[in-house]
Amino acid sequence: MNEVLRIAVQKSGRLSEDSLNLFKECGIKFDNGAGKLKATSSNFPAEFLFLRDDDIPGYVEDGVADIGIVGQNVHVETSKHVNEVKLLGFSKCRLSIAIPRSETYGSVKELEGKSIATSYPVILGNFLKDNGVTAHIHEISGSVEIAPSIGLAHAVCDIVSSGGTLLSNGLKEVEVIFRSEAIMIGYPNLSPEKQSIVNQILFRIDSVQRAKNRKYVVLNTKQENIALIRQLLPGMKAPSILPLADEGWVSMHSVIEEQDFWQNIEKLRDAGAEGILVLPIEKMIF
Ligand SMILES: Nc1ncnc2c1ncn2[C@@H]1O[C@H](COP(=O)(O)OP(=O)(O)OP(=O)(O)O)[C@@H](O)[C@H]1O
Ligand SMILES: O=P(O)(O)OC[C@H]1O[C@H](OP(=O)(O)OP(=O)(O)O)[C@H](O)[C@@H]1O
Ligand SMILES: [Mg+2]
Repeated sequence: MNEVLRIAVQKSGRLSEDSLNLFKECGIKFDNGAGKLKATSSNFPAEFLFLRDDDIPGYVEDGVADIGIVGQNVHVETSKHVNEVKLLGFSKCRLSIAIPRSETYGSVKELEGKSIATSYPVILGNFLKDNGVTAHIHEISGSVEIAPSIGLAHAVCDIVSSGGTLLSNGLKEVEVIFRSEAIMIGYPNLSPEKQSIVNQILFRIDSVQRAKNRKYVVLNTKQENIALIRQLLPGMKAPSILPLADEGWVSMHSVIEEQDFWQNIEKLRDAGAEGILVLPIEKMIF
C-alpha cells in the first residue's frame, strides 16, 4: 500500500509561515489556499492538516497526524506522549513572568501568595514548585498581558520575543522561565513506510539548513597568496583553484560558514584576495 504521511501545521499564527516554507524549500508542493484545512502534496507522499497549534500534540499522540510542528512551549505544556524529532530553529521566544513596570522586584520569593495569569499553567506551576513558591495560577487562553491592568492578576506569565507587547501594556519582564523554538514532533509508533517518508523529509531539511549557514565564495588572487588564503577559507574540503587568463593569477572557490567569512574578510583582503564574490547555496547534499 502506498502510505501518505499526515503532517500537522499551525493554520495561522507565529509558526505557520516558517513551517510551510520549510516544506516548500524541501521541494514538497501543496496548495494552502485561504480557508483550506487539508491539502495533499502533488509531488510527495504527504498530506497537510492546518490546525490550532494547541491541538497538534494531541493529534500526534493519537496518530491522527504522523508528525507536527509546534513550539517547545506548547509541546512541554501539553505533555503528550510524542517523539521529539527535530528542533527547527525558528519561532524562537521565551516564556517569562512580568509585573507592572511601577513595581519593584527583588526575587522570585516576592511572587509568594500573588496571582499570575497565564496560558501555561504546567510550565509555570513547575517553575514555582522548583522555587518553593506558592502562587495562584489564573489560567486564561489569550490576551494575557492585559490581566494586571484590569485587576485580574498581579503578574503574568506569557510569551516574549521583542518585548514590545509587555512594553505597550506597562509591564516589565522579571523572570525568564522557559526558552522555546519550533520543534517537529512525531507519533511514536510509525509504520516502517511512514518512518521512511519522515527520514526523507529530515534528509531534505538537513540539506536546506546546511546550505543556509554556508556561502559559496569565489575570489581572485596571485598564485603566491594561495597558501595564506587557504588558511583563511576553511572549506568543505580543499578549495578549487582555477588558472585565470592573466599569467600568475588564479581564481579560488570554496564553501564556507558565513560567520567565518565575515570574521576573515579584512584578513582575506590583506592576504591579497580581490574581486570577492559571496553566493547563496540552495541545497547542500553530503
Ligand atoms: N512573538 C513571538 N515571536 C516568536 N515566536 C513566537 C511569538 N509568539 C509566539 N511564538 C511561538 O509560536 C507559537 C504560536 O504562537 P501564536 O501566537 O501563533 O499561537 P496561538 O495564538 O496560540 O495560535 P493558534 O490560533 O494556532 O492557537 C507559540 O506557541 C510560540 O512557540
Ligand atoms: O514580545 P513580542 O515581540 O511583543 O511578542 C510577544 C507576543 O507575541 C505573541 O502574541 P501574538 O502577537 O502572536 O498574538 P496572539 O496573542 O493573538 O497569539 C505572544 O502571545 C505575545 O503576546
Ligand atoms: Mg494556540
